[in-house]
Amino acid sequence: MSIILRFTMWLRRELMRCVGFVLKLLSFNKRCSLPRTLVLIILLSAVSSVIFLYSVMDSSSRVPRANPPVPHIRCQRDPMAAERPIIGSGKRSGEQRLRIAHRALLISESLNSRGGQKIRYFLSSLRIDVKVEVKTKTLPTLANRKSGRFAVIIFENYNSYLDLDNWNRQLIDKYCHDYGVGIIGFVKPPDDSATSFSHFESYFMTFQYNLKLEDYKLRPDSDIWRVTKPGEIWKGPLPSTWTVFHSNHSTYQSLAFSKLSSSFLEFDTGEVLDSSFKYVTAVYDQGQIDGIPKILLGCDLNFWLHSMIVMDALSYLSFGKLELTLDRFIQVDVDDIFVGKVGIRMKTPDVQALLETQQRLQREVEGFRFNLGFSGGFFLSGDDEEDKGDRELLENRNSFRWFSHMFRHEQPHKFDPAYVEHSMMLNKKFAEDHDIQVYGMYAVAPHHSGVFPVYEPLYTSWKSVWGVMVTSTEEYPKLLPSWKRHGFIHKGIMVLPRQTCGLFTTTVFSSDFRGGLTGLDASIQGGEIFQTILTTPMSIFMTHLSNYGNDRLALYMMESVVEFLKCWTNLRLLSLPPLEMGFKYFELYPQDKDPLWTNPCDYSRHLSIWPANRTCDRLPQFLIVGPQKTGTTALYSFLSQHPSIVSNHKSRKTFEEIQFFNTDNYYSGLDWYMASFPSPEKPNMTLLFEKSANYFENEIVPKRVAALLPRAKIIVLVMNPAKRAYSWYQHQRNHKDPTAMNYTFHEVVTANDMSPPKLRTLRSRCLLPGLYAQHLIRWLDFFPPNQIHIVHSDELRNDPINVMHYLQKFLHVHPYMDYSQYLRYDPVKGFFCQVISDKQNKCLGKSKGHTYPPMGPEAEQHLRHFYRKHNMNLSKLLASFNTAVPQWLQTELKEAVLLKN
Ligand SMILES: Nc1ncnc2c1ncn2[C@@H]1O[C@H](COP(=O)(O)OS(=O)(=O)O)[C@@H](OP(=O)(O)O)[C@H]1O
Repeated sequence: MSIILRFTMWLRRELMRCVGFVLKLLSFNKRCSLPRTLVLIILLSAVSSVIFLYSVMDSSSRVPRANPPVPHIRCQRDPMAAERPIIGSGKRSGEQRLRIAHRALLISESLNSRGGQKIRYFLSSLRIDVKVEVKTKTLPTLANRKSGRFAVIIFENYNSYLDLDNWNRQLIDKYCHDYGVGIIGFVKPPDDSATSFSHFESYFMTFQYNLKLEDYKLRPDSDIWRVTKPGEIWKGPLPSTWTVFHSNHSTYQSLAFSKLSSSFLEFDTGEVLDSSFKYVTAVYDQGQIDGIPKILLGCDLNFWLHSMIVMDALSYLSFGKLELTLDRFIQVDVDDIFVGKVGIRMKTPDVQALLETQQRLQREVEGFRFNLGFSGGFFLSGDDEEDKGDRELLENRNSFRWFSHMFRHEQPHKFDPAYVEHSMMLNKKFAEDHDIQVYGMYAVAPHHSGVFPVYEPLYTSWKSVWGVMVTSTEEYPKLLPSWKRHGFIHKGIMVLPRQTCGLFTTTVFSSDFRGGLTGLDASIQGGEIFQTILTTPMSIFMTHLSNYGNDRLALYMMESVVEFLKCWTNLRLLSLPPLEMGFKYFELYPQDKDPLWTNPCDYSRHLSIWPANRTCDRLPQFLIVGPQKTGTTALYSFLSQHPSIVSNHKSRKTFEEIQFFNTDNYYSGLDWYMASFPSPEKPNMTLLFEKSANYFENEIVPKRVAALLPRAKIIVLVMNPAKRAYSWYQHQRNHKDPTAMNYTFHEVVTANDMSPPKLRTLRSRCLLPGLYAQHLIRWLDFFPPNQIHIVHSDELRNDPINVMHYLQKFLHVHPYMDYSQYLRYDPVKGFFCQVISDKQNKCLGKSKGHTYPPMGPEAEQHLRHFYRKHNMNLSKLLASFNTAVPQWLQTELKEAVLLKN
């Protein structure tokens, strides 16, 4: 139906265009009146017949408007349930919680097993850190000194726990005893025979496998239930095949029950139909037999109720360590309330339905209000009925919360800053003219444009026109997978993650939804939208004008899912104005505040909402990351001599260093970083680079670099760390650092916890960059070894021509440059310098390679000891970089061996 409607509208539009076009033609051809009259007659008769056709279709075959589905979910609302206290982990929480990390260990069947992946994604959506280990591999370290590394151990297949070899079994059991940690296991059949059983004598338990079941209910009185609210019965066949549990031992508390599927009975077993819930599908082993609490489930996470049971099991078995709040904040944005084609916009009854649903939702979701986004340019752009709908919205303007878009719903990234601001001002004027009280602290950009990847003028205009403090998007860090979406803060504006509810501008009627109304019901009843709210403390849903007229699917969906959540969960549904939502979000996830910039050119969706004049050609292909005092400036200047290698613009404050990834410059954003580089004339032939010598030891830098420049090559310089520390100390004295001036080098490196804070800080800054192995390992978490090149500083100082030879090979730079022609030893400077002419060299400034007294033997001895272990680790690590062990390290190693003997 909707296709016919759309086709008719298209035809009408096209005809109007043709009329305009022909009239234009005719007006130019004034001398030829006969053909003009003829064409006019033909045209008018064509138009009138099409209009006739359209009017017939309009009255007879257009989709009837008011037939929206009515929410039908009603729950038992067991009166006892309200009385029952939610216990969950509360009873068991205590000191033990402090001894375990916020992480789960998952033993999976294989590297990419489906069940394992599903559990992993589920845990990640709950933001639970998970270590995945394949069952055949050796177990990871379970405890660090006195703290447990895992709060719960999960077996994708519980049989893998039962089949563990003695050694590993003892390790796991001991860990569980020592830390009070429990096990969650999914019990899977060893084969697919319909009558197979396993009996475990020592556990007083029998598993019966491969049953087809139907209907499902939960034990009403278990202490485990927290999110889960028992009392309802899930009707109908259950997915997949099941394992059920048989035992009379008091350690087992049955958690869930089901019936044998009637079809299965008839065809497979021939058993007499038993309609009672006698099949136990989930069980809590209280640990009376082996001291380890366990929760076992007879099927994987494919059954929707298992998500809730697993959430409660995680919380219960971890003393609340892996517990998620019961509060669920929900925000529904109608984006954009006036933007929609004629024929699918809201009419007066739709507005009434919106108001009524809002009132009902307010009873279930504390503080609920629909947020209406508006682009004034589209007000009254429907047919008569729809324009009445627009007016009805304004009549009821104070019942809703209004937020702003661009006036004409244009994507900001396509316009210059002045226009972006102008468009927002027009929308503001529209709001003033129509007496709309706008909630200016929240705004949304059409098609996410400009929010991420950030278009700075959007943020600037938002702040200056509206005082925006919070927005939302689906695009950070990427659209998919949706459970990875996070928030961030940029230039004081909180960007919240938006969730997907499956309704889009095109979802006008229930038949447009994937699977029709049945599909929508499935999403509500345990499916996608239910799971989203279940696992996400804060859900912001974007819906559209077309979901509120027509079949009013948004109203149906929201009311139904709220009712379903009330039936099956103890979740507290709440809503807040967007600003408070923002504060709440970053209170829950303070670690999200920092943005993580990614490369827009690596993702087509991002590229499509990034200004056309931006180019990724202004991002570096390699970085010199330090550490300080290892010869980074010399290397920087040698590389800059190459015709195809171009460095960043110099900074007034930090000279040749940009210091983007390790300082507040990072918060200036991607535009700022790209503006630090020249636009290369021949991007394909040019390698851009930057050197910032503090990148190496900074914890956050490798992650940030990998996010933005995943293919960048990384250059690290190493030298004897004791000498590096001494050079750094002398550098500080040269710059008249008061602490360095007040203390000897020996005093600095031997400072301890009792020393004055400034001295301790200087000591850390002096010594920590020299822990090379520790820092390199962090870089290796984000970059493969073949992307990292180690330069030995001594070689750079003594034989830079060779170093430059290997570096050119590593960087694949063209043309090859014979540096023997461009570098020459300067006897006055005592270093290699750039050749300017036959007689003239250009050396680095006074601060590089200046003279100072040699290091005292006491400090040298102290540092040798301090760095010994780290140097040994470095020697092992260097093997992965295919580089020789330098002379100084060989000497250190020999001494270490001598001391050992
Ligand atoms: N060709 C050439 N010219 C000058 N200096 C050279 C050269 N090659 C290596 N070096 C050594 O580089 C040391 C300074 O290192 P950095 O440039 O990394 O220092 S900084 O972190 O940027 O301040 C500097 O350390 P100090 O001698 O302690 O000043 C030099 O030893």
